[in-house]
Amino acid sequence: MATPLLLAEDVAKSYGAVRALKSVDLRVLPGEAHALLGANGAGKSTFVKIVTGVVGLDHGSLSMEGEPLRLTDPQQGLARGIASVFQDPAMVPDLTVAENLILTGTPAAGVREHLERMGLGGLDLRERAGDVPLPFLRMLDLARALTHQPRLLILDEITAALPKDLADKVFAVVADLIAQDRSVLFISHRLEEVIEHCTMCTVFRDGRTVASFVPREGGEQRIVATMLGEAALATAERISAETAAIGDVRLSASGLSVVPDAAGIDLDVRAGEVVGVVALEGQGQDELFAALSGDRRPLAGTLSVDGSPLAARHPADAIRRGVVLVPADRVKALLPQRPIRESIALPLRAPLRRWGPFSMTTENRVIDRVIARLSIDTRAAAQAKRLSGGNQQKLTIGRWLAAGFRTLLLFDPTRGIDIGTKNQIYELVRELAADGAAVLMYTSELREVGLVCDRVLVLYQGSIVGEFPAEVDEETLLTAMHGLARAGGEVTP
Ligand SMILES: Nc1ncnc2c1ncn2[C@@H]1O[C@H](COP(=O)(O)OP(=O)(O)OP(=O)(O)O)[C@@H](O)[C@H]1O
Repeated sequence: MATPLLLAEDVAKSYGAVRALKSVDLRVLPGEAHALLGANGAGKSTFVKIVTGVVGLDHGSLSMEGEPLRLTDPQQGLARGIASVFQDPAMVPDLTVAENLILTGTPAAGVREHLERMGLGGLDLRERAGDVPLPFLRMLDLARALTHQPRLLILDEITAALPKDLADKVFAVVADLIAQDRSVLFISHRLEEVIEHCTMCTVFRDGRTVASFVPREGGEQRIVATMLGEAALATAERISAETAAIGDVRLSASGLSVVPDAAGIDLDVRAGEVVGVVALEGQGQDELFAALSGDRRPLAGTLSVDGSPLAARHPADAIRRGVVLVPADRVKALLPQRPIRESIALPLRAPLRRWGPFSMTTENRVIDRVIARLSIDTRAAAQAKRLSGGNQQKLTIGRWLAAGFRTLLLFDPTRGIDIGTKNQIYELVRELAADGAAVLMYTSELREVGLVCDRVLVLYQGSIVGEFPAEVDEETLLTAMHGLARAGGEVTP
């Protein structure tokens, strides 16, 4: 058998009282796209941090091409040929991308070259990192990692929140590396991607390795059963909660222009319905949700909530009218240094009107309910930033469940969330709609349209170019997302 590129044996790691890894083994061969799978909190990111030298291990051993691997900082990892792209790219938001690259000692020319190879030569490195949408930051981070010519490239949920066009570019990079006998350790909660692009997978459950197998053999069912063990859930099916009676228009936009030179957007979201929004990256989805949630003034057009105009200057103006946003950037939404209960309690304490069926009296009871409802892993509850990525994402949803709302704007709500919890979130969204909420949900995962939405709008260059029923097939959606079927939408009233 070939010498493994990376071999981990009986690796354990605790953070204080939290046993993040109890005993994991992993064998990555040269020229392999190897998926690392597991439910939220299973220990995947912790393992990656150990392999890249960000944190040390307590027990066990690592080796690379037969030589012991004992890293005490990420620079040593890079020197050994291990580069990584993490879930949340660490860039200083007030500096330009180029300045950020200088901070990490990365030559901008190399980054530019890799961006061009990926067809992203148009990205401007002089932009403030804080103004670059998260998907492009991830692609920049990938280009940065590639400048190190890694033998092992670790991609920790890079595709979470990446629309199809950018995800495809990532897979082209993976294929290219494999062809050069380099290896990729790929973490993703999108199992179709794993089945399509990875030749091997290893599953962690509760800090232990439970199995390694070829993902195509047994498919999604086998992966889910291995990941979740006894608690195995059937793979996602359309949530069958009774469809709510569609009620009055809750949120309405008329002639709304959010990017320059685009035709105005007209849309209505009614009580009881879940309206999906899909788009390739950079088609105005960030701006649309920012405008609807009061975080940014539209360039033109008007908004109304429950029939009366809303001219929000600040998200608080929208929140007061019952319109709340679960944003793409969870760090913005949470209090990273504070206990997780405070993140949930924050909107409860704000002097806002309470809405809907979730307004309860005692804060603690509400918080406990939210934690249970979303199965938030509270082992590291002392600081929200210590939660695993998926559990942080659940927290961003949980805070609004506690406070209540009438219109819910969800921006890629299941990013980084494991398949078991994804199903719970789909159910929750349907239940909220059945209780009379109006929901507008942008998703980068097209199959979610069929799983949770009643209808879907396609955004292209800042305009809505199509509207389809939820049963639409992915090919039709993709065609519209590329702006190729301007009048092709079957419009449902
Ligand atoms: N700095 C830290 N301090 C305390 N606990 C931590 C810290 N970092 C991670 N943990 C805990 O270790 C456990 C494993 O987390 P890890 O991030 O490795 O999971 P994961 O498999 O990557 O999950 P996800 O799919 O949600 O990203 C979790 O319970 C997490 O809260």
